Amino acid sequence: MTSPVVVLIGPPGAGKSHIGRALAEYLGVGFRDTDTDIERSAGCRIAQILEREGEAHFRVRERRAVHRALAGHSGVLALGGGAVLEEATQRRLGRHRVVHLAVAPQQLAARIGSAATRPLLADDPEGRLRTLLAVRNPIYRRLATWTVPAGGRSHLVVARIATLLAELPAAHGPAPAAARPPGPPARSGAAAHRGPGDPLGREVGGGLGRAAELKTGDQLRLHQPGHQQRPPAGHPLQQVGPAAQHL
Ligand SMILES: Nc1ncnc2c1ncn2[C@@H]1O[C@H](COP(=O)(O)OP(=O)(O)O)[C@@H](O)[C@H]1O
Ligand SMILES: O=C(O)C1=C[C@@H](OP(=O)(O)O)[C@@H](O)[C@H](O)C1
Ligand SMILES: [Mg+2]
Repeated sequence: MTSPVVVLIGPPGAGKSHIGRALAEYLGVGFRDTDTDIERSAGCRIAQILEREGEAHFRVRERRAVHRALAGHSGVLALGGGAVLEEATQRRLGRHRVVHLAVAPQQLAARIGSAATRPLLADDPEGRLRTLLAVRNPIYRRLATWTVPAGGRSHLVVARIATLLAELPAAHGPAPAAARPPGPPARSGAAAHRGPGDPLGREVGGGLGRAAELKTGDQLRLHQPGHQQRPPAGHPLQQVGPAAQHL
């Protein structure tokens, strides 16, 4: 049994696939995208599965692909934007380091363009994204170890995530060597940023959805909000720095 270095979640167009691939390269680990796994096993594109079988059947395929990848991939794992809707997946994500990539709806829509490959957003991508975000943002935030603003340049988003990974040891073994930046530890501003610069205009990265505490060995115990909302005193994740403005 293995475990991903990090799992990327967030809405369509947030950059889970794009940033995930770049992050994996930066860290020197493998990259896996559950949408690609689904397409391989179905022998056709996601858009075709959605059109032929409907969303409910697609979610069943997706759940299987996600659970397989969570248990069998040791690098960076990107999920499809709707994978977090499944309760069984939500439970499993509680055992992993999860990064929620947060991007404002207008920017998501601009990245997605005509949405030809995303039938769930057809006709009115920005309107559909807003509806979808209203339902999913609370879920993304609740499941996230960190919410990272991802509207900025790719290499800055990658560097931010790598810094966060270096600060919090993984549930199964240490962070990859490349995730430990040289020199003094960077501050975790982007992950703990709250304020007018935030692309959703509200609680993007306003603290941890879950705080982490090291238990026996390298087992990582994650607390749900309500039990402990902040990292231990002095932990670097408590620090708020200016870096968020650059993402
Ligand atoms: N930080 C970024 N800067 C510029 N373009 C980006 C960035 N992140 C993603 N993109 C682009 O946005 C589009 C959607 O990205 P993608 O990785 O497919 O999103 P997701 O997998 O979250 O749906 C792609 O064309 C990708 O190249
Ligand atoms: O948000 C969603 O419901 C979906 C997102 C897509 O993946 P990306 O988020 O990688 O675009 C893909 O899984 C499918 O079109 C459904
Ligand atoms: Mg993707």
